Amino acid sequence: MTFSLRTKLIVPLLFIGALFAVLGAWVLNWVAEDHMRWQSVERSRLLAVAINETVEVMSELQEIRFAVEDIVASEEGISGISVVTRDPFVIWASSIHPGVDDDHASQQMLKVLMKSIEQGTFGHYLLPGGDIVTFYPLLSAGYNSQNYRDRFHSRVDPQVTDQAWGHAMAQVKLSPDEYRGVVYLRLDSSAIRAGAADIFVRSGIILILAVFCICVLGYAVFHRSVLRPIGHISDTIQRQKAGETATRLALNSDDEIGALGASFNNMLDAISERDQRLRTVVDNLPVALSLKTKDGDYQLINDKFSLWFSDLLDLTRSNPSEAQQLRLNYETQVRLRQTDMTFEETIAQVDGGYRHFTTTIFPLLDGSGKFTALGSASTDISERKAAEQEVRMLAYFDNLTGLPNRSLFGDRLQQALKNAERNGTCVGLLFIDLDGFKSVNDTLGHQIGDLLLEEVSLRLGQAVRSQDTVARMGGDEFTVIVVDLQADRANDDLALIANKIRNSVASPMILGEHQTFVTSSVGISIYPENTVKAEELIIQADIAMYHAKNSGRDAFQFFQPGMNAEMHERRRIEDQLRMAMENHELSVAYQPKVDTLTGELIGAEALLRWNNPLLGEVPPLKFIPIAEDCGLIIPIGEWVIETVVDTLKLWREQGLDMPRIAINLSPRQLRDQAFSQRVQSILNTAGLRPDSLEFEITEGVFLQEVEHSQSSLYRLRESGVGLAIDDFGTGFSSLSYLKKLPVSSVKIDKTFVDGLSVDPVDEDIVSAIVAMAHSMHLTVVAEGVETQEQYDFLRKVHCDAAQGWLTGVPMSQADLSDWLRQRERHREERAK
Ligand SMILES: Nc1nc2c(ncn2[C@@H]2O[C@H](COP(=O)(O)O[C@H]3[C@@H](O)[C@H](n4cnc5c(=O)[nH]c(N)nc54)O[C@@H]3COP(=O)(O)O)[C@@H](O)[C@H]2O)c(=O)[nH]1
Repeated sequence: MTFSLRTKLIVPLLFIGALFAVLGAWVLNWVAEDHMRWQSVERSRLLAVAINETVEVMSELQEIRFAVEDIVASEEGISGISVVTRDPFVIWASSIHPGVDDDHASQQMLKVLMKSIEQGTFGHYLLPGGDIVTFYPLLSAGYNSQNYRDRFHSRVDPQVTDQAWGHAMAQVKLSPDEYRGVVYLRLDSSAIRAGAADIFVRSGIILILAVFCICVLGYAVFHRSVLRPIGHISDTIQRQKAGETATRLALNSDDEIGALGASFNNMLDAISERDQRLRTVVDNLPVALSLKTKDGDYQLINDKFSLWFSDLLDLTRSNPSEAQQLRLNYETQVRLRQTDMTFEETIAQVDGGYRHFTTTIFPLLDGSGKFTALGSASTDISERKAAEQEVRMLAYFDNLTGLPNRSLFGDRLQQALKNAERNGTCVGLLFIDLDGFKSVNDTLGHQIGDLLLEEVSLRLGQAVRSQDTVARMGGDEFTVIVVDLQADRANDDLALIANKIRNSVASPMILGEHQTFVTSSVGISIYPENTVKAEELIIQADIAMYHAKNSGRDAFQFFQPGMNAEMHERRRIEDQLRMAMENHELSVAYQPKVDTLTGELIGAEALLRWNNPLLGEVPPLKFIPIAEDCGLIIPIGEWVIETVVDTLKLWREQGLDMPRIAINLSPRQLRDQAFSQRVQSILNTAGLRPDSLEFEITEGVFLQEVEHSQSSLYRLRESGVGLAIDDFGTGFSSLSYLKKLPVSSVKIDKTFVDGLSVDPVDEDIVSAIVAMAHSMHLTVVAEGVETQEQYDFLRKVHCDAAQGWLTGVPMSQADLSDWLRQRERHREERAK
């Protein structure tokens, strides 16, 4: 049981007060009785003196009696008076004194009285009942009662003490001549007690009042100087606990309590300063901290917590937010387990963004291990998360387009195949390669090329469903994994998707200031129809894509088993071609072009030849597209130009007449911005005029590349080099278009020449081409002329020149040299 300080003070005070009161009463009673006794003794003496003096003046006892009786009365409490004289011996007893015979004490008293008269011993005696008896001498005449009174009053050793009768309070011994009788006075104890009681009551009240006042005063002083300051201290502590840290004690006294208050305030200042420092440290920590009471109310949060976790602090919602719910779950677990837990959380920020945190929630226990509060510490890991995301993006996503890269594509494909196996569905893999992308990249620059790739990736994403995966494999190659296909309609669905992709890619694009377009070639393989292995599925889609490309581009192809062999063949050619130049396997053949009217040589066409030890003679139509695809056409094309120029130079040096040689150009060479410069440099080095060379570009390539290659074509033309449109009539070029091109001649395609003297339509076409070209001041050459009829027709319609097996097959440099010499000889002979 605990008692307050107030109770602890009041109870002892009451006890001490009561003790004081009891002791005081006892002492008071004793003092009052003693006082009353002696006062009675004094009165008895005074009465005796008065009797003495009365006796001295008057001899009539009766008168004395009356006088004494009058004096005795009741007020003074004298219950009995007797006067006994020796000579004459008279005994007088007062009327109110009880008869001596009845009272044993009185008998005793009488003995003492007689003894007192005989021995001259007088005094005051306290009887056992409390009465006081006085034997006062009735003095002899002439004795000064004043003198006697002084002696009587002085105390002597009691001569008479009788336990049974009484106790002598004071005695005096007189010589026989000094007294002549005795005055006997008896004081009633009740009167003494009444007097004492009166004193006791009156003094007792004063005493109690005094004790009470002392207690009250003591309490008031104690309350003011101890209890009230302690109350202030307690109150201040409570307010401090409630967070009113600025509260201080208002104790102004100079005593120990004042000193205690000052020390307490100093301690609070020190705590406050320490708290402030701690708070500054806590607020500047890069960690969000919080403390929750066991009731779940926030007790403390630092600056970072209020900045980052406003979402958690928002209690206005009817339902807790996801982040709040997550916290509550962990807090509940920490309460139950009484151990700390660490987890990651994402918190919405005021600016609309999100931050990621690693948070540890820990229980706070008191000394006895009882749970008292919940603490939390959160570290901002947003940057780490972003870096991880960045790393993930770099590892799994294409930097430019944001599409899954080859690595993630591999994972997704594996996953798609597993799901398909489980669900009994099919997966389609589309391998997409852009046609003409390299042209955009080379001519408009890489920035535009990048924009194009981004645009294509967007279009691909829009062309497929969200569950399908679009990935970039690198360069201008993309893949699409199409999932959840049903076996019976997989082919139809994939054909639809491939067409959608093709059309989407082919629509014109505005890239920066340029409008351009590319097409796409799409190869398709199907799981499990073609294979169940992911790697094989990719290779098959890739092979199918090459087929689509070779079949004329802007098309899609399903993989077919036979394609594998073609693919391997293609790879073999590419591998061998890479070493062809080094191994001197390449050569140039020259096919003459003759004037149809005069039969004179007007030039020749350079035709590339490749003789490989493994593959044998490889036709240009087989290896040139591969060289174009893998980029080998650039060094090979340059080698052809150098070889042709060297040959021309040699023939000139040998005095052989070769007016001009035409070289076939691939679109890739055209897109090279430095191409025309390199050509001029080669010609300059060889000391040949620019019009010694002519470049043949097919009509299709002309149309496809004219946008990108225009500047290159113009530069070539301006330098004086001739430009011819090869395979003219197959590319649907319009006349107005032709007018704009910087060409010097057109070559009628062999298909029209084949029809001469067979198909009147072809004849009409050839006639029209010749007329039209001439109207534009272009020279017209017919290629593939094999018969005299064809030749004759061409001459009839004024086609300028003919090229074909009729006039001359493609020949090696040496053979053509001989051929030239032979012709020279013939001419000389004719001239003779
Ligand atoms: N970019 C480059 N392309 C080149 C180069 N060398 C050749 N080529 C291209 O290869 C295509 C095939 O050439 P080729 O197999 O040499 O065939 C040429 C002639 O041999 C052939 N020809 C010529 N006369 C006749 C004939 O009367 N009948 C007949 N059946 N064929 C004949 O025609 C080809 C020449 O065609 P063209 O170029 O259109 O004049 C070829 O198309 C070249 O483009 C090269 O170095 N670079």
